[in-house]
Amino acid sequence: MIAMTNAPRLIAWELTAGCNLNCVHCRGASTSSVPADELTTDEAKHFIDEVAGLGKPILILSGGEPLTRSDVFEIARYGTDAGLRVVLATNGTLLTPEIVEKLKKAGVQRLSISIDGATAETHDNFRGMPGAFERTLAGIEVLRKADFPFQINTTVSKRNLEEIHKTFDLAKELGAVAYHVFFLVPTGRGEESDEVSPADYERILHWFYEMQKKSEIQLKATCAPHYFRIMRQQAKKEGIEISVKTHGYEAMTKGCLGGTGFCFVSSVGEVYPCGYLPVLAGKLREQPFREIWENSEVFAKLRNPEELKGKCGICEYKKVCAGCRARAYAATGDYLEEEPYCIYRPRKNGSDQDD
Ligand code: HEM
Ligand SMILES: C[C@H]1O[C@@H](n2cnc3c(N)ncnc32)[C@H](O)[C@@H]1O
Ligand code: MET
Ligand code: SF4
Repeated sequence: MIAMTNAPRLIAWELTAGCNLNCVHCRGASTSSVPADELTTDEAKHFIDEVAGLGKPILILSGGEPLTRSDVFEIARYGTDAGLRVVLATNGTLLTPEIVEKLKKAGVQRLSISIDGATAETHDNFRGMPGAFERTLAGIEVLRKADFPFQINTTVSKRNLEEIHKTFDLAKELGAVAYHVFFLVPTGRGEESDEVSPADYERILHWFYEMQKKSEIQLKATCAPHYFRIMRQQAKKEGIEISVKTHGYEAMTKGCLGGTGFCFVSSVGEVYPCGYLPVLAGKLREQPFREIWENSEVFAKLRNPEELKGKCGICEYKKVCAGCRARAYAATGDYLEEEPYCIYRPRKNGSDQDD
């Protein structure tokens, strides 16, 4: 029998690798210089047609800084017309009333704004530009005036770990509809020495679990697949059964979606499992997207939990967690190796977790 492949639920697209900032942690090591061979507007539209032919995922227009690309509104409109839910990820420093109006007209449904600390000092150090914090807050003010929904994204690292509670408070004060934390992945300019320790991961994710229970805004931990283990461990202790009613969207999804529900497309049309794992699945200029999504070797391996090695391979949580494949790759050169930032010791028999 031929196995059916589900269509992607979420695609992050690096519309451009160029950026007006120079963040210390940037996965794309983005700078003001733009590669000469970025996908053209026509190629971008063709890609959207291919995606829409497969399903109707959320399309995240990302970068680099997507607002530095002049055809961003045209591309967003095309995605919207193709029936995709188009959202855009920005550092927020370039937002003006005119730009926000154009994003609205293009049907963009939500923006994510990166704030990496509760103070200007922390954020600006992270973002490599004095004044970035103030400019981002000014951008958010423009969004608020236009009544445009936005979420705050924070990348957690040693540089801002102790400010995370305050950054969450700031996101709520600013009127964000959601707060998504990303845990630093050591790729591009991201450095391993800035990653929080496995024990701190555990501490922050337990805090996150508690916050999620009472938060009025949506909370999501990205690139922290351990969260899905912690959620189950805690729920079990509390005698709660995980369901959509008790845990919302988190009950239906799993830790790492790279290659199963998610993929990343670079500014030159290279397809990867995520923006942090430099293992190429295929190139849009050489193959149809459908073929890459359905047949590439790396996606096939990521779709099979039996391929996981080390302690992830014998872990009873492997189907809901799967570890961060990009961290495993950064640490060992093998993306199927065990997640290096997880303190959990799997049960010896590796039987399925029973909650
Ligand atoms: C609605 C507005 C949203 C925005 C603007 C947004 C933004 C982002 C961005 C910028 C990334 C990183 C992509 C990259 O550069 O590699 C990302 C990753 C991700 N987001 Fe969101 N997101 C949004 C909503 C959601 C929702 C609703 C979900 C859940 C379905 C979601 C799930 C994810 C996942 C799974 C990743 C994968 C990270 C990875 O493996 O690389 N996002 N999101
Ligand atoms: C799209 C989101 O990804 C974040 N981001 C950029 N580089 C990295 C990295 N190396 N690790 C984790 N998150 C990162 C940005 O800060 C933005 O908030
Ligand atoms: N430049 C945007 C941000 O900082 C989106 C991509 S980050 C790799 O949020
Ligand atoms: S993280 Fe985003 S804002 Fe910062 S340099 Fe990279 S692309 Fe630019």
